[in-house]
Amino acid sequence: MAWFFGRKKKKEQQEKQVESEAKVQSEATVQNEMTIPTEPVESETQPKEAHQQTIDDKKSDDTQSPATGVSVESREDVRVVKNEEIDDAERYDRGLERSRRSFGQKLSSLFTNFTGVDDDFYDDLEETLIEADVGFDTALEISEEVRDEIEFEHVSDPDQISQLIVRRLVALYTRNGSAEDNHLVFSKEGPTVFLFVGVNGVGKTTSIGKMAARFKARGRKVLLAACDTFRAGAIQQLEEWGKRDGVDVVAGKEQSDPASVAFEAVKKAKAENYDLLLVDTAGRLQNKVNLMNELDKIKRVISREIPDAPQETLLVLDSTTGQNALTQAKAFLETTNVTGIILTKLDGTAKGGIVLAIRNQLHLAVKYVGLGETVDDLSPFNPEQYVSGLFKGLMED
Ligand SMILES: Nc1nc2c(ncn2[C@@H]2O[C@H](COP(=O)(O)OP(=O)(O)OP(=O)(O)O)[C@@H](O)[C@H]2O)c(=O)[nH]1
Repeated sequence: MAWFFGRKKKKEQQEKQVESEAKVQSEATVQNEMTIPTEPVESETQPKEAHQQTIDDKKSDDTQSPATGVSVESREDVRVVKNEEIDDAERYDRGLERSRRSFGQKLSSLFTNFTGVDDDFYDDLEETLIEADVGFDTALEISEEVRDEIEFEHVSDPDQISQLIVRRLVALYTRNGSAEDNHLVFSKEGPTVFLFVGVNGVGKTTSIGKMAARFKARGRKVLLAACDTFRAGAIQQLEEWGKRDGVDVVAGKEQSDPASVAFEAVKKAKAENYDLLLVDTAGRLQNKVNLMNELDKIKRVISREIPDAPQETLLVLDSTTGQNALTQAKAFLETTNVTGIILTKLDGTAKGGIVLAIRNQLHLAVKYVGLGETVDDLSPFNPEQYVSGLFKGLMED
């Protein structure tokens, strides 16, 4: 019974913390966006018939043209893919070092005063998992599974228990990892459009810059659209990325209508045969109705010109904000048809468990992860490399 009340109290404390963090962030964002003029509300567009092709980012990205589906495989391409896989594994390894170190330390401190598997032990285990940001429900689920297995197998040795916990976590990550499709969707014909949404400072512009470099390196003709016309400096920031990556940017004046910038960009992408158009938008929250209308308007302008576009609406979340990122995601999902998540700044947090919480609570695929600040530090989400980055050294061979 004491065990149950301990859990309840923990959940209440956690919910309170998330609520107050969300409130602070929401207020700050809303404050920032107060001066944006309200756009006229237009009616919803009909759901469109999509003729989309799911491209395996690992295989097709390098063996097929997303625009034509024509095979462009060569020995050179295969070599590039192999090198990229190795590079991605290293990036995961490096980017998840903080989470790995922190979880390893917590796991060993769980056994410092170990006297046996009792209710206190399971309480501490749940706390360790919650601190890793796997989410409250997931922490309980893992703890229950560990309890069942310990009782069933009569395990009492701390090393064995530690391995059992890691094994359970790995199983949960890979199980959930394979449940969703991590691949980006590209159009069969004509330009593919990805729309980037998310609140201020989560890393939208940076992720666009990194993604543009990645696809340009694979021979794609990439165009960027600076539809964050609200924040001072946002247009310039994207233009700098354009210069650095050697890709074109369509930008309007500061405070100009973001939908008109989107329109110009889509027109250019069609007329000049770009493969990929990446659209940056202003940070926003769903409770600012005018801001959500603005996002709708951008989408409508895009799909009027290219009926299947945007092929992806990617919600960018900052992993360092922990559970608050989930609160933001839920707010966006209520009003926008999000197709996938880009989880940034995993290198800057010890709470790498957030991927699991996103999967278990939102049932939405994490498509890319930001693992550092350099242009190369954006990788397709790979559950195996992720797990290895999180638990390497803790897993038995
Ligand atoms: N360490 C690290 N920093 C990142 C990553 N992604 C983005 N950042 C940093 O996060 C900060 C904010 O990134 P921006 O791209 O400006 O964020 P934004 O969402 O476009 O912000 P607004 O334009 O204000 O809406 C920058 O200092 C980036 O360098 C990442 O994966 N790792």
